[in-house]
Amino acid sequence: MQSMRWVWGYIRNDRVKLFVGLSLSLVISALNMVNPYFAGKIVDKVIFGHQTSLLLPLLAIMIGVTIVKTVIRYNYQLSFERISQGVIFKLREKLYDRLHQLDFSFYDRTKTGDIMARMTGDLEAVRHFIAWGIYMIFENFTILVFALVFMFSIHPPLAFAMLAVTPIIGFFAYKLAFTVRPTFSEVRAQFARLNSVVQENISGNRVVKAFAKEDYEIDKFSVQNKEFKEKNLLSARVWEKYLPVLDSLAGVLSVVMILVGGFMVIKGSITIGQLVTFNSLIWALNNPMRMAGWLINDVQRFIASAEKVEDLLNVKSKITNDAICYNVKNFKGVVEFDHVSFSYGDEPVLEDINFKVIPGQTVGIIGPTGAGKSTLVNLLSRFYDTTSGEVRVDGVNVKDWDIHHLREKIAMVMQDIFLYSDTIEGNIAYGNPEASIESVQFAAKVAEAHDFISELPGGYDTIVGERGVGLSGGQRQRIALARAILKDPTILILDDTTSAVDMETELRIQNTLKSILQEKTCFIIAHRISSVMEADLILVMNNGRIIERGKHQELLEKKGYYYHVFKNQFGNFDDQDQGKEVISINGAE
Ligand SMILES: Nc1ncnc2c1ncn2[C@@H]1O[C@H](COP(=O)(O)OP(=O)(O)OP(=O)(O)O)[C@@H](O)[C@H]1O
Repeated sequence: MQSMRWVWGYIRNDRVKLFVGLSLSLVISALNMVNPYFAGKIVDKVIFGHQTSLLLPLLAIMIGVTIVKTVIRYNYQLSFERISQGVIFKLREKLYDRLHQLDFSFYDRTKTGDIMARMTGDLEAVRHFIAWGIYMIFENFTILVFALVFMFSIHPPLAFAMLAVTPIIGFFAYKLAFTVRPTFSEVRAQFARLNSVVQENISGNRVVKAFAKEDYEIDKFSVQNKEFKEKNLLSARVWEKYLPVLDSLAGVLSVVMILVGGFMVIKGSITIGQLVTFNSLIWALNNPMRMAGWLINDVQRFIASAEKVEDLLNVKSKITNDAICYNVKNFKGVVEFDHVSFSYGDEPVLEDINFKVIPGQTVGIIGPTGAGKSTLVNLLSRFYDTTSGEVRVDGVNVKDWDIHHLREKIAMVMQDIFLYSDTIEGNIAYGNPEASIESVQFAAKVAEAHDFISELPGGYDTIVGERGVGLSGGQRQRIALARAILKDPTILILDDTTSAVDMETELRIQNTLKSILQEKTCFIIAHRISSVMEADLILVMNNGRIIERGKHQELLEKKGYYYHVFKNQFGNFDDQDQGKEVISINGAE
């Protein structure tokens, strides 16, 4: 019932169309009684009454009714199809909108395959119910009612005899509905799992090939595919257990009609024509009963799918936009972490992080893998909220900033570079679609991407494959960097952005970046000392804590973690100037 109420919320605007559609369906149900009536009349009046002149007019009426029925049916089917397409259009848009509002933690715990199953299979089940289920239920019900009323008006005892069988059919249809419903949910859940395997395999096909794991993946898919088949068969078995019973009971109607009706004709209480009318109306009792099973099937499928779609629409983002601060005009980019701690669920990842950085300064963050570097900058863009403490931008807690305004002012080049299957120009201009080609090229030049882009056969119009296929890792990183630069952010975050770029190019990028970073706040996360050594503040992180902080020289003097990393990367130099020399030599070579 809840699903019906929910879907009604979407159909409500089309209630006039729905009303017209159902009215036309009612007309069809009524017209379905006309031909059996005239068939009876032909038997009584034309065949037995010898009024042959009536034959042609009666046949003409019957043909006319059939044509009118076809035209009406075409129109209301189209009307329901239109309503369903309108509803699905709205639902698809809402779902897509919702998917964009949901935060990182939702995507952390939800499989893409499951989302895709809701966006495709589940929406289709809802559409099918609106386009077909609603009017079929209504039509079958009204045909049944009309037929019973008609039968009772002709001969109540015979009608009553036939009606006696229908509650038994109703009982089995009801049993079927409740037994089959859980199996539909299982089929649906398995479909989502199958989708996930396919989606992961397509996205990760290069890894599969690199590890020659095709057979393993095929086997993995087969397991899920087999499970899907089993779940469908289980559902079908439930179905097949009840369907013959429903069919047989429907067949009993004919037997009752022949037995009781024949007896009454012999007794003379009804005419053969009336028996023919009854016989022609058997389908009107039979059909709704037989259809009941299919319709229950569809309703169950609809309920299972509607619940899934509704659940997705109702998922609440943990990151809510309770903005009290919209003033982005004077957004300066002062960033402050004040006793910040953070956990992913129960897993503490950051503990008591404190630092402050002002515009024009660059913060370098270095530390072993898993230290919490990316997590730290994720809190700045409010991809996650702190567990305790405050992240402030321009003195305002990020939770009080309007998320969109805040993120508009921040550009982040993430570790996992994502490029769209679009032109290189389109990818660079993603955050600033109005940008001129000159600005795009300027950003590409700063990111040291212009030269290789110009050498591509299509230049800036070259279409890159999905996720940037066709480009090297370093090329992808530089396009992503250009995309961030073109956004002209107040805060620029580079998360391992030049890890795949050679040191010579990295040095050139750093030098050019300096000129555009003068008024900006910049975060550079890196594993290479060369990427962060020029920073105004270097944070060394380990196990979610800042274990060392300071400038390059200060950190070397501490002879702690940073010093050891430096020694490992540049040799056994105690003099940091020698270290710089090595970098510039590497850079110049
Ligand atoms: N979405 C997530 N859900 C749960 N745990 C996570 C998530 N992202 C990261 N972690 C965990 O948080 C810790 C810190 O991860 P983070 O990505 O911040 O480290 P990092 O220092 O950036 O590492 P790297 O240098 O490898 O990029 C790790 O233990 C990681 O497993």
